[in-house]
Amino acid sequence: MAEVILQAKHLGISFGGLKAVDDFNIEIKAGELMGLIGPNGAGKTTVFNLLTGVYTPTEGAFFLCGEKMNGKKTYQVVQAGIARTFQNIRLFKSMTVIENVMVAYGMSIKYKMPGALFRSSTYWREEAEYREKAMELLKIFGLEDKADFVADNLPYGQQRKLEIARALATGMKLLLLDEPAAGMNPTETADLLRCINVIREQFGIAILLIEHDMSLVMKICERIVVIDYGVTIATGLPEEIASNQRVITAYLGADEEEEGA
Ligand SMILES: Nc1ncnc2c1ncn2[C@@H]1O[C@H](COP(=O)(O)OP(=O)(O)OP(=O)(O)O)[C@@H](O)[C@H]1O
Repeated sequence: MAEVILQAKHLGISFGGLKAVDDFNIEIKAGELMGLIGPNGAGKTTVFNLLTGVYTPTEGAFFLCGEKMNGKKTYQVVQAGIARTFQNIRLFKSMTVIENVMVAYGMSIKYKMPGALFRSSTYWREEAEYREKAMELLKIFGLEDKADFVADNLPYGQQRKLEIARALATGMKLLLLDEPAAGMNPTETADLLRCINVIREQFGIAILLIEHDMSLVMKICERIVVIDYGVTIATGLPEEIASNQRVITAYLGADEEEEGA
């Protein structure tokens, strides 16, 4: 049976009087892709912020491969194996495509300062190793011919893919994708879908995906968790979620409010 990568038990956080996330429970296994959906302001990003050490839970706990992660700083969470992409792309824009990925390898293998300063043989060996590994990743994402382009000059869809490639290079076990298809055209979305499937097959990592594109969520997620006002209102297979009355009402309610606004 596949290893449980992420487990959250009764996870919650309050800001003043507001419970942004309440009693959140989840279990994701290696190679599994779980969707996290809900109307605007439901608490999805807050869940990601809890899982990445941006916020400390005020209730409950979460575990990565059995290790308790509460209270760890973001860099410790990354070192433990949780990586994340953001709604707005955050790349090292003035660096080249391959450098963006190599930096992430450097985080997992660690540059040693004296070697970097004096350009020792170890430094050059590690440098070549990162470059080779980075190139392999870029190939998976169809970005190998863009390796020496400045990241900021890539089209939007490719910047998104590069962000995911960089996250993979941190050697993570759990990948948190925050609206990866936002702003993409249908061709870019289809390409992203292909990449996500390759990642799961080749790397066997667990993925938690926030996405507003319902057709994408329904197509690729094995299971889906739905939250509304910080509370989990449904968990299940895509077809169960699509026909769940509470979920339909939560989304329709949100639409009506937006129309009336
Ligand atoms: N640091 C904070 N301080 C106070 N309130 C916060 C904080 N972070 C989030 N919230 C509140 O928590 C609730 C959930 O917000 P969150 O951004 O997680 O929703 P979301 O589901 O990601 O929304 P969207 O789909 O619009 O991105 C909102 O009411 C938000 O105002």
